[in-house]
Amino acid sequence: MVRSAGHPRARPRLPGTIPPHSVSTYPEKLPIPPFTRPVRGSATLPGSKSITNRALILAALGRETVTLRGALFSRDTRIMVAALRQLGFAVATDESALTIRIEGRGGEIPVREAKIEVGNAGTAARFLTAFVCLRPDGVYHFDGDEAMRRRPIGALLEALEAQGARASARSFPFTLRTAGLPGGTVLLDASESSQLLSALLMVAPHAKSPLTVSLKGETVSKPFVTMTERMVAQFAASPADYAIEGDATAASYFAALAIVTEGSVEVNGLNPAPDALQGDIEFYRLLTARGLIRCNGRHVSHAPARHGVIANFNDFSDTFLSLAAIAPLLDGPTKIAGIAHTRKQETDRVAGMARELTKLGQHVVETEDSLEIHPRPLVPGVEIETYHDHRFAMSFGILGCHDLRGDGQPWLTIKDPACCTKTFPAFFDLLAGLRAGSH
Ligand SMILES: O=C(O)C1=C[C@@H](OP(=O)(O)O)[C@@H](O)[C@H](O)C1
Ligand SMILES: C=C(OP(=O)(O)O)C(=O)O
Repeated sequence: MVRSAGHPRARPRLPGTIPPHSVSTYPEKLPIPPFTRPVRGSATLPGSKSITNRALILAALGRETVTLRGALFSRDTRIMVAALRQLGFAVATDESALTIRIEGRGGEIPVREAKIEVGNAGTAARFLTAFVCLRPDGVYHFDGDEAMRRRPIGALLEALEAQGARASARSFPFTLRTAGLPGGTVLLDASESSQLLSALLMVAPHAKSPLTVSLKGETVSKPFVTMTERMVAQFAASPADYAIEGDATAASYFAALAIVTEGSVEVNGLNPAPDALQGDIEFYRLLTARGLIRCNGRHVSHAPARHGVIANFNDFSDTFLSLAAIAPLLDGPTKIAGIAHTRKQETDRVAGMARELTKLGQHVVETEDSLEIHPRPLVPGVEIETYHDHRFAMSFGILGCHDLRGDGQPWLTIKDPACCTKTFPAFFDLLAGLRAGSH
């Protein structure tokens, strides 16, 4: 992994603790030095957050010991590992080898009463809430970050209560008294987050009789549900080893970087195959179809088209920020629809994006479900607010790589860049390495 140029290491991390986003190796504010040459080089993706946290749950539910390879080590996966240990699972991590070994207990939750801290990890929050309900007599105290206290969990708790559990509240923090899962049909509304449905689908095979989920409302982020179904089937075959794909959402930043600097990047760990588990690879397909990038296996390069993109991002909404942040550099408006549910993620992403782009001088039209960005001359000297949201830090970090004034000097500053540790701790180090290697 490429070490940092330009931001000193701060406080060392205590072994075994889960750092909040603000304790990290990054400074409070990070001015982004632009690329003065087209990017060239390679970047290695971290493991997928969605696959790592599903694999941890599914391995814990299995009967054998599973070794996860190419796992993500970030705040969200440390939260999941810590919670599983609290619940009595043996989990051995080797960060230098990127492996996690976990002993499955065949659907048993060993510890009866525990405090579970989910931070702002949506996957951990939703998946663990359903997971602990397999215990017939458990008492679990859940809490999360300030932002998590506003994120949707109520519909999942209602479904679990229909199975006999009792929750003390409909949002974090809550205490959950569990009663096992008898099975039958439960109603679920997954129109605010698909993770509520994924959480149920992973525990359903361990219910006492078949558990069927009947959906009300339109489920969002559907490819993540398909990922869950496919991984449940993969783990049913009791693998001893399980390889985790590189994070396709993280890959979106390198496609955006190729566009911004008119260069090319070898994205190691990307699975461009049609049977890839992560629906976020759609970002590459969309930009390729619109002529903004070219892909050859893992190699992504800019292509001649520079026009704005009009698309519905409901199926791959984590990547909408990667496009929105560079929309000021495209010709003509970019229109992004299908993103109402992202108002209830790490922050209100639609409103936050509109606010930061407006500060940068752009004309932005915001509706409940969409954003239209009409490019205007970029305003230098802006400090980007990141709202504890890793995707604001990373997507605007890429915009900052554009050499706005043609002098190689920073013109955009990212506040709290450390929030990238939620899913991609090495992001700004990797960017600095690519910059150094391209000049
Ligand atoms: O299941 C998953 O791993 C995820 C589902 C999506 O969430 P929503 O379903 O809440 O949109 C996505 O935004 C998130 O980053 C990861
Ligand atoms: C929405 C996201 O995360 P979470 O898993 O916390 O929902 C994200 O990573 O963009």
